[in-house]
Amino acid sequence: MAFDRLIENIVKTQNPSVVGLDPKLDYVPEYIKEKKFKKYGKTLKGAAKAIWEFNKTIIDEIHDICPAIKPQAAYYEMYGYEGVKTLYKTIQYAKEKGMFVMTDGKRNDIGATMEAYATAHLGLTDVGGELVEAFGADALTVNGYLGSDGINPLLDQCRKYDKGIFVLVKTSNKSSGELQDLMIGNKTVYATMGSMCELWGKDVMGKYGYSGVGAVVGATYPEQLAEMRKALPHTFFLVPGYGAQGGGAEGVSKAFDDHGLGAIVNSSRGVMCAYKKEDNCDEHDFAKAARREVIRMKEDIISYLPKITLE
Ligand SMILES: O=c1ccn([C@@H]2O[C@H](COP(=O)(O)O)[C@@H](O)[C@H]2O)c(=O)[nH]1
Repeated sequence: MAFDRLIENIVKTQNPSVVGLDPKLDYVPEYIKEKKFKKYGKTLKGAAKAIWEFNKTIIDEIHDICPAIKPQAAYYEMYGYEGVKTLYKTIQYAKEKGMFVMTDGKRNDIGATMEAYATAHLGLTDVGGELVEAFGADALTVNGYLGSDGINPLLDQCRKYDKGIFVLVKTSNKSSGELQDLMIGNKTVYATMGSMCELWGKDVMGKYGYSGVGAVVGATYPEQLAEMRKALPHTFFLVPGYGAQGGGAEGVSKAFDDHGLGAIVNSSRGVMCAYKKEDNCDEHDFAKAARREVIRMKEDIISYLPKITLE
């Protein structure tokens, strides 16, 4: 199962964190933008080429110490088809480097359309009998609020191509409680969605006790992380909201099991923009600053965890 590979990457690097590649042009160093704009003009192509260099340089610098990346599709779609090409190249390059790739797309629709999304992001597209990889991520974030009709097509692709999904359960944003904390009988909406993840995952169990159906639970809600960890023993958590959104290492430690596994913590702006925060960091050293931030974040998180081990 896909999350077995993610877990093995985490154990190998002893790092339960993922770098979010959400590359707004503002985050890209000036020298890269100048170079690309000179060649391609201030065009979507120029922007997409700049972002590609930014991403590739970061991946080159962190792939040996970081198990995964999480590109957020919106930041690529913003630059049109050229941006989407950069998303594809980023996914493929990170995989070549041995990283696990989770595309943050938060996709959902009715069954037939969901089949198309599932094929695009996790499966192979049939082009006149030839099966072609459209994006090729290892996992996709999805919204489960259309129920099983929206999830079953994804599970088909997970089984067929060894992929995973992360379903939104308790999101990190401030207003997440407006709907997610409401009660359905004696259970919150988020806990109900969490239980559905356990159910959906039954058929796609991995060898380390976690299924291919994960849950997104925000770093900004440590109590809910603890509650969900206890209630969902087979559900692997993607935990966004560390750093820039105020989540901290002690809080996210609640997402983990007794082996220091069961969760991966995301930081996007914290890593991409590390060079802007460091004193006297030359922008040419942006990827080195990203590496330093990955190491700092890892040490911060594991200081609250037992040793990460498969036994
Ligand atoms: O509940 C959620 C679900 C997804 N996200 C995404 O994670 C990153 C967070 O970025 P930071 O810069 O580290 O804050 C971003 O891609 C969000 O779309 C989330 O934050 N919360």
